[in-house]
Amino acid sequence: MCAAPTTTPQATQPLIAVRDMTIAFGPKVIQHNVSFDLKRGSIFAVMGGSGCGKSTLLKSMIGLLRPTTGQILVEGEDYWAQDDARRTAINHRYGVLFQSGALWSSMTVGENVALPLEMFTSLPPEVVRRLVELKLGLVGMEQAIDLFPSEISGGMRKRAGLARAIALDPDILFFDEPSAGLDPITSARLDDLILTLRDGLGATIVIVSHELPSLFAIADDGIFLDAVTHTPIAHGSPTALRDTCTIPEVTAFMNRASSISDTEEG
Ligand SMILES: Nc1ncnc2c1ncn2[C@@H]1O[C@H](COP(=O)(O)OP(=O)(O)OP(=O)(O)O)[C@@H](O)[C@H]1O
Repeated sequence: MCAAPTTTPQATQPLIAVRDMTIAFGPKVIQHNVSFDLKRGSIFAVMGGSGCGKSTLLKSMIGLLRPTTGQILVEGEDYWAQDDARRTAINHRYGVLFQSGALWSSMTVGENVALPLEMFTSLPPEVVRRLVELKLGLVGMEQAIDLFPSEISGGMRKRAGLARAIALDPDILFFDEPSAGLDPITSARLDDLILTLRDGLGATIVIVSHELPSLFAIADDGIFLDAVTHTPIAHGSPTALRDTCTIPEVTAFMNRASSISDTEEG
């Protein structure tokens, strides 16, 4: 539905509840009145035009940027009210895939995927190696284990980044523009992989993306951030926002109209 996010109590607790959040840099307010629920098992799209604050919202959710006001409740626990140690523990539930894949260029694909396992567990090297093979197998990259990032394609780097993001078996995955720079076929394969992670591993996924075909294909919930009013103006799955929302800014964006009047005339 195309409606303001609800903050009424629910029968089942959301995995993450964002409540009345404002994110500002000094006097510059990026978004305010941000409230939404991330339901367990959903693929949640953060939508909106360039500069509306999608990546900034993601950064607040993964612990890189403290919101100015408001709360992010992770299973009811106020994330930003916790000390560093507790926030780090919560972060272990998160897997993050940045736009570039963000692999270390001096390490092989396998070493990149092993890094979180070596940093945050005391597993013996042979177990780490086996887990790395497993994670790379899940994303169809086992053959690239000894290659360096410079030796593989952009799509393969994304998949390797994904393998690293799932190294510690996170139950919440955050993707910032996962399809950026990929051709449509590689992008569709990545969509399938994201669905597999949700369905096979039971992960909950938050995805920031401009790739509308991808969002229509995989996301079942979401929020639309408005760059003009600096607040969310619609809430619902990308297809619902495309097909039933009557807010002109949302309709124009979801139908790729070059201006709001295009949709009003068309
Ligand atoms: N550290 C910062 N200091 C000041 N302003 C910032 C900072 N980081 C981001 N911004 C501003 O916040 C706004 C939102 O940026 P953000 O990258 O979150 O938007 P976005 O919706 O992800 O954009 P795009 O779709 O183009 O990637 C922009 O105006 C940006 O200039």
